[in-house]
Amino acid sequence: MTTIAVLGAGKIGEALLSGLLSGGRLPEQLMFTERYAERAAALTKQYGVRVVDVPTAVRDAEVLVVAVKPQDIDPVLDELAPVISPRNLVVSLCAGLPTSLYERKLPNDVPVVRVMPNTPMLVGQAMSVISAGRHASPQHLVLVEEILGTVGEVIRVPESQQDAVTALSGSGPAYFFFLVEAMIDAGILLGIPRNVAEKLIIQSAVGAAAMLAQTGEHPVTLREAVTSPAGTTIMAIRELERHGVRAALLAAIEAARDRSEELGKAHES
Ligand SMILES: NC(=O)C1=CN([C@@H]2O[C@H](COP(=O)(O)OP(=O)(O)OC[C@H]3O[C@@H](n4cnc5c(N)ncnc54)[C@H](OP(=O)(O)O)[C@@H]3O)[C@@H](O)[C@H]2O)C=CC1
Ligand SMILES: O=C(O)[C@@H]1CCC=N1
Repeated sequence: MTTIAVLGAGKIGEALLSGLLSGGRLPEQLMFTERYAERAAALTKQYGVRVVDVPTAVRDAEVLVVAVKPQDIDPVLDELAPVISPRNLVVSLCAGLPTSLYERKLPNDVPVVRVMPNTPMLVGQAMSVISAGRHASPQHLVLVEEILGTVGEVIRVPESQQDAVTALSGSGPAYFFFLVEAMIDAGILLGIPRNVAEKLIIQSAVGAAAMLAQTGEHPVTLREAVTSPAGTTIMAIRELERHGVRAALLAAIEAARDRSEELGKAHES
């Protein structure tokens, strides 16, 4: 089985390690790099996966998953450039960073696949969206689909759509968490104990997500089925529309897309 090194084991890097282990990969097939010895030791203790330096990752792993913040990419590219070979496949999870950045900074036509995952990877429910760079073959895409398929759903898009994808599904879980948080607050406002409000709202979110995933019905149809004539739901919907929640979501997701583009532009030269 393919050996995978995660370069930068923060939130998404750890989610990937954890998800791959839960999906059946062995600790010996995984490794990670990490700046702080204390965090490295904690991760090794928790997952049984070894911490390595970049040359070891390049030597021992076919797939190098870059999971540092976009702002931290330059030192990683500097470390990779002298040691990387075309037998390595670079899989970038970094928001905004185009495959052309890696192709420009790394030698030997190294293949690169750009991926936008999301944190539900931690529970095997990621949405990962992949795009091939210039030197990535169909086999490389299949390999990335196989790896990420063990931690959720995977689809391919042209790389030109990745900034929009980042705003939709990359950041998407945060919008749902924000909504849940606000709805729990509404429960508090109405005098419901916090633990009860949390139970009501989280199970409603889980149930609504399951209906969306399992029924194949359009969200509008599902919402209409909850919205009785002159009932309670339509009163709430009127307030949501009056406060511009739909327009706020459109503007929010557009702003996230713009930020992803900006992160890429910062590395153009
Ligand atoms: N969080 C998310 O929901 C998603 C994130 N992403 C992308 O994933 C990437 C990581 O995000 P996230 O996990 O949230 O960020 P984190 O800051 O949690 O993780 C990045 C990790 O990389 C480490 N790191 C930085 N530089 C190096 C280096 N030179 N060598 C080894 N390790 C290094 C950081 O260490 P230190 O803490 O010491 O700086 C940190 O542990 C980003 O590019 C982001 O765009 C993509 C989709 C979703
Ligand atoms: O907020 C961010 O920049 C990262 C990318 C997508 C989700 N989190």
